Amino acid sequence: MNEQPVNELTASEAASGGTDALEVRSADQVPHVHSADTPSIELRRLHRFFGKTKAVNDITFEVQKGQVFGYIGPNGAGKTTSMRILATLDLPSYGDAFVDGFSVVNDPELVRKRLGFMPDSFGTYRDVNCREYLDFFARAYGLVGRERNERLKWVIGFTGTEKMSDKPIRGLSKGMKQRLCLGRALIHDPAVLILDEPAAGLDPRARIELRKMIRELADRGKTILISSHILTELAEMCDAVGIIEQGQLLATGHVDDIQKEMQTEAELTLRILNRQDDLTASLQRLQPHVDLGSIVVDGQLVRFGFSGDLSEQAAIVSGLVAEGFQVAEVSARKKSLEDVFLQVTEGLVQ
Ligand SMILES: Nc1ncnc2c1ncn2[C@@H]1O[C@H](COP(=O)(O)OP(=O)(O)OP(=O)(O)O)[C@@H](O)[C@H]1O
Repeated sequence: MNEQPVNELTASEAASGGTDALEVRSADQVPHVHSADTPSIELRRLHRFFGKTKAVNDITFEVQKGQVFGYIGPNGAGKTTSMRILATLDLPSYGDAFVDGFSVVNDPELVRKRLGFMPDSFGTYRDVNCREYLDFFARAYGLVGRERNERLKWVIGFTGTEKMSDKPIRGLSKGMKQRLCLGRALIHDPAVLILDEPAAGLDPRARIELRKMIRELADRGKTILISSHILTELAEMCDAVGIIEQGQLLATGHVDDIQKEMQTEAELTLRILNRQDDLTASLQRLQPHVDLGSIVVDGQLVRFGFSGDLSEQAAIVSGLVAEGFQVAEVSARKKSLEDVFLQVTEGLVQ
């Protein structure tokens, strides 16, 4: 696959924050090869600038068929902007994005056929009922006759909105609205789903149900890009995640791998019943796995960063006991996913 970007951004534009005029230049269009291993979603050197704001600043990643990819970042990170470009609702300032190998810049119609988008806000369709709402979108996608009816039936069944079918949208709970919105994204049976913060504002039960639906869709072969600003919310259901902040991808890969990579250090806490004043000096003798700068003695408790394995942990305890310390408790705390997220991102808002 040719790695050349489709659109060119001059060095001076890049330095000045680019253009805001959606000036898309598809000069040397790259012929895209469709093969079995064409990624279902690909962002390639994607940029989107709004004046000086670099909402999306050179993002590249791929999502393979059938994968659930979590797109995670704090508010204002650039998630919605990149998803809107994938959904062909906006254009890149530079770079391109592909769905099943089709460019959002050059083949938006082909992209739309293959993609269902669930935006982060519902829109205003207050006076129609759920069935009418889904039927409207089915027609918009060109579904007719029996095919449309069957599709409607499947979507209503899958999203569990049967009982709501005749209710006006204005009377729906947030959870039911989200189901309906997912139904709308699914109505034309797209291969790829883009879900922008679908769990925001849902209660715990609705979140679990949404998670189940998403996993089931992936098991049926759909490729799903789902955003959130909460890593733990997505970690369980995603095959891979990308962490984005200030328009840039800071880490990408399997959740476990990212966690392992960041897990250079855990925190060890010991309860020592005697000689607390001598502890720091003794721990310094027992290094190298103790982070000396992190030692905090608080009454009977001593805490420190520790990067060794279990046998090295045991060696510290037996070393302290051999020096006459009464070690009453030992506990090790690994970094949680939230700690990892906070470590990767700096909480920068633009
Ligand atoms: N149409 C626009 N005009 C100007 N600035 C915009 C526009 N759309 C987005 N931005 C800016 O681009 C940056 C990224 O916004 P975006 O909505 O993509 O972030 P996000 O990660 O989806 O955040 P959130 O979690 O809050 O939805 C923000 O600084 C935002 O203010």
